[in-house]
Amino acid sequence: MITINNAVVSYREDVALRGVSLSVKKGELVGIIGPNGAGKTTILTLVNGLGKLLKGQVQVLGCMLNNGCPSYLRRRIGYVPQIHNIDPRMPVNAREVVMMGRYGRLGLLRRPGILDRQVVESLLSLVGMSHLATRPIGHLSGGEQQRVAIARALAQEPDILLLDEPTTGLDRRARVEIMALVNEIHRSRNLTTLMVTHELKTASAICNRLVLMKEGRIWSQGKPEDVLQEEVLDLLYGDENRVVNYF
Ligand SMILES: Nc1ncnc2c1ncn2[C@@H]1O[C@H](COP(=O)(O)OP(=O)(O)OP(=O)(O)O)[C@@H](O)[C@H]1O
Repeated sequence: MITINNAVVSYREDVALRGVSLSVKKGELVGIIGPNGAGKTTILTLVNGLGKLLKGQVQVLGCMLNNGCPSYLRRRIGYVPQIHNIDPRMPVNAREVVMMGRYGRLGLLRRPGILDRQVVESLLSLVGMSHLATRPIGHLSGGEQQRVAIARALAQEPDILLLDEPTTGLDRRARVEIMALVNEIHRSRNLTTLMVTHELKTASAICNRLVLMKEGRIWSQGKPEDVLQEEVLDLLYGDENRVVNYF
């Protein structure tokens, strides 16, 4: 489904990935963990066809992405970016945001039809947001905005779901709920899911595999119970270990 081979990515003087190889099989839920600046988000951008490779290859859904991602393929990859502060004056409501996710399939000039509206309503229901569908996006809580962002990514009916720290800034209860939702969606919609997260405990409960990254390299990977040893976490995070949600 996804094969990254010896990828090197740099942003001017910063080298974000220093020769990363990673394969993800159909149906896997893979968690990418590691300290800030490890290169986790950069892996997601490569799979989404937005990254610039200095070296190496990326193959997604049978297509080589070295020269960007063709739009028919982009539609098969749902991306939930990290949410930053949304301007409360933003004049779109939750339902409209989810519909925006449909435009990749519709094309910009086609108007949404009954089927599109049905898809949007069923996604709002799936993520538990039907009752807040008409509320402006900037007036929702962080957890609610995250639910809307997940529904938006699913609106294009992707095969691959990429999530970048979907629980950042949320309280404990909302973090647990979002991780449970990710798990449910992954399984019920037969997705292949790649998620960057700092939720080590919940991630180890729901992911088939964890990939530990540091300084642009894959440090270790495997079943959560095999890789999440306390001494590995100490090495991986150093002092930062205290701020990740594990123990
Ligand atoms: N657009 C950019 N321009 C310049 N440097 C960048 C850019 N994006 C990322 N970098 C750098 O590349 C490195 C890897 O960044 P990346 O965002 O992939 O890490 P990360 O593991 O996702 O970090 P975080 O947990 O903080 O989100 C960092 O040193 C970062 O400063």
